[in-house]
Amino acid sequence: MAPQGSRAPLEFGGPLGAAALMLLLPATMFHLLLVARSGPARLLGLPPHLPAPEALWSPGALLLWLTWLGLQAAFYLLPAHKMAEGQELKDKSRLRYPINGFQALVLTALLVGLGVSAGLPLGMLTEMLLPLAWVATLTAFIFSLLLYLKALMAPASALAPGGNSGNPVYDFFLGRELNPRFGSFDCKYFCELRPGLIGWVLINLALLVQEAELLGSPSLAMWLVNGFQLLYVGDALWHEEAVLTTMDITHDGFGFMLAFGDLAWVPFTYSLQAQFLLYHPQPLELPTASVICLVNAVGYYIFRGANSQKNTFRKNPSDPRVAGLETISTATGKQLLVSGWWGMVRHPNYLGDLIMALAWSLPCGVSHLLPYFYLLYFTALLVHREARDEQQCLQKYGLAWHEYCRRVPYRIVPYIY
Ligand SMILES: NC(=O)C1=CN([C@@H]2O[C@H](COP(=O)(O)OP(=O)(O)OC[C@H]3O[C@@H](n4cnc5c(N)ncnc54)[C@H](OP(=O)(O)O)[C@@H]3O)[C@@H](O)[C@H]2O)C=CC1
Ligand SMILES: CC(C)CCC[C@@H](C)[C@H]1CC=C2C3=C(CC[C@@]21C)[C@@]1(C)CC[C@H](O)C[C@@H]1CC3
Repeated sequence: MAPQGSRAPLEFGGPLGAAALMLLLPATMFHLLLVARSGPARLLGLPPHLPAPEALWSPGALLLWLTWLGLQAAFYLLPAHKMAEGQELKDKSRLRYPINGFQALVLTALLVGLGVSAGLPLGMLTEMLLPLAWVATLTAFIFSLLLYLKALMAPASALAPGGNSGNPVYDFFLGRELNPRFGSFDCKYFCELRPGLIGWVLINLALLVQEAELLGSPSLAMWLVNGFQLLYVGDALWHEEAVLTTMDITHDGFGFMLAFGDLAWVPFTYSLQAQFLLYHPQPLELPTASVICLVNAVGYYIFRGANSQKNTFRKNPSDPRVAGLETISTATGKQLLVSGWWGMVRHPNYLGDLIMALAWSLPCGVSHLLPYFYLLYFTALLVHREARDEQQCLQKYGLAWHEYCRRVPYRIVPYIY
């Protein structure tokens, strides 16, 4: 049996905060799905009507959702061109992960392409978003419960540092086991990148197809939103190995927060701009579109440049692309970059990500606040995430981290924050 009541400081407002988030997050997701299709499309304020139970529950949606999860699981199990090793665990072992996420994206695209050419009405998916979001939420609850129970039998070395306070609500939310696996199937790694992220671009595509059916052709705004977000998801899957060093994989347990976030929140909330555009078409002139493309390109350049620089450095500090950069030594033997992107601010990748988030909302015009929800939520998420990472780095690197903060005083936005 795993020990209860470890002394890791409670995050997310403790058990009360966790309970509130478990209600608030699904409620926000349904609110957004409902207001996006309403006339006024008001972010703040009640949706015009609450859905009838039959609008939420559909056996067809359940079947589609389970087929989707099964399909992505099958793609995950296909032979991978590369197996990567994760970070060292408490028991000094390292887990192995298949690097075939991009392959899963391509195979999904081929399958969907075949389906559409055979007459599959992809646009109909947009009519099923509510019941799909409902089954995704139920799945996240049931899955988190099973994971919680599974963790009762896990050895202490398999538990996450955070989600083992002894309070069942808090631990259910944060997740008790760090890397729950069935055989070689890693539940958290699978969920983090596949069903949700690929589902997000598929929903976007369905919204584009539906718009084309309604208006004769997709709008320029819809093309931009689809293109930008496809680039983002394609990039994440192309650089899949990098996710193995994120705090979600190395630090957080797999509980409701990540299960709901990965399976429901990402596909149904991150597609909000495309949902908004389907019901509220926005005119977009070519010059404005070009400026928005430039904003996205600048964001992507910073995001990719910063992430690649750190990943290259962490893999091989003598790599000629990073060997000339200034560093600080730490007591762990690892070094911290203090020039290049990581000398500009302490989280240049977040800055790039936020600039892209702005570019995803701009095609929706400025008449509504709703499509800017992602930018607002994401700012809050990254500010909170930055503070959590800061705490973890302080624990890992102590004085060297203080020195880094002295040399690079701004966190995300130069001279501002
Ligand atoms: N769209 C979305 O919803 C989300 C997107 N993201 C994106 O995912 C990506 C990964 O984010 P995340 O995992 O939060 O964080 P990072 O990729 O920024 O990783 C933080 C880690 O990088 C290392 N590090 C920090 N500073 C330095 C330095 N100066 N030199 C070398 N290494 C350093 C430390 O780990 P160590 O020293 O142990 O290597 C630190 O813990 C980001 O691009 C982020 O924008 C993240 C969350 C949500
Ligand atoms: C629902 C809650 C508010 C919190 C949910 C958080 C999750 C949605 C995010 C936690 C970390 C994530 C990462 C990504 C997507 C969102 C979640 C799962 C990426 C895969 C996005 C693409 C990037 O290139 C890598 C990211 C890693 C972290």
